[in-house]
Amino acid sequence: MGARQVCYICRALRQMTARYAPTYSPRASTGFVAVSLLVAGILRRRFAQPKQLPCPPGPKRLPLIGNFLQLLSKPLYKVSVEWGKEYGDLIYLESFGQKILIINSYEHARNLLDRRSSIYSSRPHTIMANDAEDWAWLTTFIPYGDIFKRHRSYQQRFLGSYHAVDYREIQLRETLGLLKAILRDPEEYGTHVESLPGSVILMNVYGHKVEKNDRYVQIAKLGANYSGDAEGYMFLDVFPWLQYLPEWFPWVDFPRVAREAREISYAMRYEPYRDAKKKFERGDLKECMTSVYLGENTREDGSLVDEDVFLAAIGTLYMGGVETSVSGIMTFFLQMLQNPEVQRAAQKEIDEVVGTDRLPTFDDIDALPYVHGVCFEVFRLAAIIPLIVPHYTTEEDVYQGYRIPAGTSVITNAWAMANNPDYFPEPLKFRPERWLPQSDAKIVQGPRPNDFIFGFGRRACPGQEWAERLIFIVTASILATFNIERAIGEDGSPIAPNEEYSLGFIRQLRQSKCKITPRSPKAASLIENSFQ
Ligand code: HEM
Repeated sequence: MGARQVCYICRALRQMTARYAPTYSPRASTGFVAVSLLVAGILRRRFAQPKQLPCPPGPKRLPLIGNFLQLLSKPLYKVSVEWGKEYGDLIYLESFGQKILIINSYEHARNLLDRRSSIYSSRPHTIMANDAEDWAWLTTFIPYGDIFKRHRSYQQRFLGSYHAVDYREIQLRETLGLLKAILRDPEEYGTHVESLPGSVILMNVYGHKVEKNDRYVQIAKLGANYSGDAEGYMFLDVFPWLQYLPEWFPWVDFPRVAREAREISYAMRYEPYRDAKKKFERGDLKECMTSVYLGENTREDGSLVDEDVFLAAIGTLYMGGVETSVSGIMTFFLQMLQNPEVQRAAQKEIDEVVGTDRLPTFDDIDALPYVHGVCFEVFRLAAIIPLIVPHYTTEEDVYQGYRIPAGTSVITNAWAMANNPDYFPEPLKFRPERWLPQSDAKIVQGPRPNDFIFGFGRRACPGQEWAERLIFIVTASILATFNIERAIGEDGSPIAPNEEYSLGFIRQLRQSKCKITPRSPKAASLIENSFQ
């Protein structure tokens, strides 16, 4: 029944009302009119609109705030798995009218974010992150479009191949620096690990040599925390005028948080770049992304082409590179403490393939499948960014009988995928043999962790290969040279390692109290005598 038919029914009801009203009492006629209008209203509502498909199911919403309070549940990635048991792998929520879709399964994520990437590749604009904290310059926050594509092409040039600047060389050199630092001061292994990815990326991007307590490493860590936590202030998107509240206003913290974040954002965007530019002008900048783009983009009159875009594109790499891989390497240490038999098996493979006269290199990757399996399991159990940065739909979509409205923030739950027992039987177990080519196919029925922890579609992480290589070389080099064991407490029993990940945007893990010793005097001298 269409809209025209409904109008016809209404008209008929009106005519009936008009015809019979004079013969009835005023009270009866009022009642009749009311009933008629009610019936007409119901019919209109039922048939006048073209029938809309439902959005996917999700937890019950409260008036106005919707699921706001449920979205504050910590950790949301675990709560979403519980919701998934009731509603399925697509969970639809609303917070103050904002539409949110959480995807728990790899298949749905591939179908939507990869295969329909033309409408799932933008990013939501949020008042706290984009405006109040001023992160809009980062690639991660830029909506799909021309500027975004230019960012990605500036980044791809360096991350997609080694020809522009060979980052593998820098990764090898800094990994050796890490081995030396651990040999010297094993108890502080966490501090050494924390500065490693920053050392590589800052050298790649700005030709900057990281020092102890390096300012640029510190500000990138702060930046990752502020920008990651900004989504907790979603209510500002509904009441945008609140962003102008002064800092002295009681009961609210966001004006102060926003100011601190703005200062960090400005420092990250300009400080390392301007220092590198000064060095370039003096002629003493090492070869790096900045030196290449400054060289290529300078006009004859000294002005620069596209400076704002390339400095922001490479600045995002600096931020993306500092914090994320740390969590992976710390997970490796934890897993070695918990799985001594895995450590021994990986060391055996290295001894057979690499020997004990040299350190592993990138050329060994294919010959070390078990170590490769260790890296896969590290990525899987670390689930470094458990809830992947939201994608944003630019058009309405229909999928498996559900309507996904335009303007929906789509969040994939990498943690749910990593811990799905249908993909990975006994998912909490660290089992590198899942990934051995000749292993029983039943052990793994799902995707490789590297296919989902780095995101999806046109927004997938451009630093994936960079990070995979870094984790491989660090893992293989440490296994080749050190034994990682539980420390013994004063009561004579082994000390349990720290397994508590932080609850922020990036799952961070602090170091455990443990014993790290060179595997042999030869391993120690290999480290000491290798040229960094
Ligand atoms: C283990 C380490 C890393 C993990 C787990 C990781 C994960 C991610 C994820 C999940 C996203 C969002 C993808 C999406 O929206 O679908 C992302 C975006 C991004 N990552 Fe990474 N990343 C890592 C390392 C790096 C490194 C080393 C760099 C730089 C060299 C980097 C640069 C970026 C950039 C620039 C984006 C924004 C992409 C965009 O919005 O289009 N990441 N990363």
